[in-house]
Amino acid sequence: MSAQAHRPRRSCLYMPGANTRALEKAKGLAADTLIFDLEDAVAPEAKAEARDAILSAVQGGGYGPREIVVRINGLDTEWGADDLKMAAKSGANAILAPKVVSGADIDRLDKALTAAGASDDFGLWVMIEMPLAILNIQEIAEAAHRTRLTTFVMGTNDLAKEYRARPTPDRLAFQTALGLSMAAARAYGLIAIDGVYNDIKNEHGLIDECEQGRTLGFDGKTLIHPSQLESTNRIFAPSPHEVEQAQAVIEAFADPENAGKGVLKVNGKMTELLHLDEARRTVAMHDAIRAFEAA
Ligand SMILES: CC(C)(COP(=O)(O)OP(=O)(O)OC[C@H]1O[C@@H](n2cnc3c(N)ncnc32)[C@H](O)[C@@H]1OP(=O)(O)O)[C@@H](O)C(=O)NCCC(=O)NCCSC(=O)C[C@H](O)C(=O)O
Ligand SMILES: [Mg+2]
Repeated sequence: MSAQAHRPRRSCLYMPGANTRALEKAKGLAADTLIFDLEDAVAPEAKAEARDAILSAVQGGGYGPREIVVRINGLDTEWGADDLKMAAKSGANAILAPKVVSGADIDRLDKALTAAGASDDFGLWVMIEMPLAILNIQEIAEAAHRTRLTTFVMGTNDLAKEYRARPTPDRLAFQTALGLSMAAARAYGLIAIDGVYNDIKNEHGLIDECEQGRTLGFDGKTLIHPSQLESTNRIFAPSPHEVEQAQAVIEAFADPENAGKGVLKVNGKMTELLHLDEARRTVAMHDAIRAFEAA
């Protein structure tokens, strides 16, 4: 598995591109990924100014090891093409494209990035937030095999609007969308990031939603406020108990006494070679987080 696959993306913090104070503040925030937004958090009359502010912030640097992603406006809007061209050459790591609904959308974005001179390792992240995207989720994910697509980001606010759903703490309305998106992401080797939690002051609600996202398999969560970073980073990292258990599994399979065995008992639990793969992934992510935090 590549180093990119083990890069932590526990916390992906959005900020409006028009908010230069937030862009500056982000240099000291404990976010794994920063998403500089040009779409919904920026008013139409501020789009051009926000695009310039993002370019200047990214080129100015100072964000350390944090991954930088620019959320562009859709290519069907008057701003999308200019956003994409700016981001492709800005020094950011990826764009995040909103409201995709088909594999053809992914091909179009990929082609536009290549035409704009994006480097080979420049990534394409997409928002899964339209009902049609849920119905077409396999063909969207499959496009990863021929394009730069690396990451799904759930857009639960847009999904709620499109479904006319009622947001509830258990996110009942989104279970199908979350589950299908996760299956498609994993089937095609994609990273999957959960949607935002809007109630900034409700820490318990955030914690419950992070736990739910982690249980479903998400690699991390998108956030809207710095106060959401600490809980999210903790919940999406392997816990000390998980790391200890993973190390015990790795040691057990490395023990010469167990050579050639496909199944063992470790700390009272039936443990197979598939658990060894999982244990290695847990330890690799733990190490990657430590390295990221030390950088
Ligand atoms: C929601 C906010 C507008 C609240 O802002 P504010 O009232 O300024 O909050 P605070 O006074 O509590 O802020 C305290 C300090 O923290 C800084 N701050 C706040 N938010 C951020 C942030 N996101 N990134 C960086 N820094 C931030 C403030 O500047 C204060 O700093 P200081 O003055 O030095 O003390 C605001 O939080 C906000 O704009 N959040 C992000 C909104 C956003 O980007 N929305 C778009 C993405 S969500 C989405 O679109 C979902 C998806 O598409 C879907 O469909 O689901
Ligand atoms: Mg949205």
